[in-house]
Amino acid sequence: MMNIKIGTRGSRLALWQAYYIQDLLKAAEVDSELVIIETKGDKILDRSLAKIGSKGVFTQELEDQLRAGTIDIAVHSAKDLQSSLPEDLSIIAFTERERVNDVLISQDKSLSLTSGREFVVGTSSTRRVAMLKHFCPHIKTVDMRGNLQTRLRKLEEGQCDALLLAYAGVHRMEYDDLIAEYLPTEDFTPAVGQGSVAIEAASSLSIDKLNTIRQLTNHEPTEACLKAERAFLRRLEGGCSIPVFGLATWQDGEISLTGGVVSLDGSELLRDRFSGPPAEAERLGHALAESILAKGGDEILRAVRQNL
Ligand SMILES: NCc1[nH]cc(CCC(=O)O)c1CC(=O)O
Repeated sequence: MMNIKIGTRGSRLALWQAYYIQDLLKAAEVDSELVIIETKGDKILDRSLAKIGSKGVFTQELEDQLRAGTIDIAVHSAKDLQSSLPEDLSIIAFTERERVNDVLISQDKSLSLTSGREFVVGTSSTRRVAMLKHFCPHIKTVDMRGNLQTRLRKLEEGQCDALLLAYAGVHRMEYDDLIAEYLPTEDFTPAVGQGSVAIEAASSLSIDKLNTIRQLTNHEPTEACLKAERAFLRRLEGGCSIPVFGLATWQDGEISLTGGVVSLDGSELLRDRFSGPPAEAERLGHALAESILAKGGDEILRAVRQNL
């Protein structure tokens, strides 16, 4: 009888994701157990993610255990997974994506980013700060790290008037009643991978386990979309801490990929869109990256890297 050891971080959102995978396996009577692993990103809470060094802050310890074979798979928010993985590791499944939007969270439901009213938004994401500067220059931002519960407590304490968060996490933690506004993806395009759960495994995982897990958890349209987005991010050599956005959607068997980069001060935002068949997902990602770099994205990213 197969028993899958599922490695996960211990935050409430991480556990939700791990139980979600466990439930998908359980539906086909595949047994599993959770192994909770603490990462650098969970331990260091007093510095911005950009400063800790974004590469693998939420993933390194899980990857160590994959290699050691103490866990079979590691479950991550696809968004938090660096765009290029080491040779001996790969993503074996992406779950069906949740609604991808960012949302404005506040006790004051009348708040809106488009109303022109001034207020303070807490966020620790360079993408969200830069986008707010670009689209909503009247909004002030304060750095707000920590897991969702910590951020919500800071909101309640009045350290900010609102938070900007991924709908997926808010919904999974059942904070829907705090949503003041859904941001349109046309402007506030989410981070690459937002809303999907990714399963990572080492190349040493048995074919038997790999096939079973993939069959029960992978969602092919989401997988094709995330391949396009991640190829885009990989070509820009980015993780989740650069102000890059990207979203692929699947329509009538075609993938449409939009994405770009925004300068840290919000003064420049570059965007482009490419469409094509899912078999060419990675090529679309590369084409988008080349286009953005050629339009001046290379300069923006150079400045970002010097500033982080
Ligand atoms: N960077 C942290 C993180 N990683 C995944 C989610 C939300 C869930 C998801 O997008 O999968 C969040 C919180 C947020 O950005 O609001």
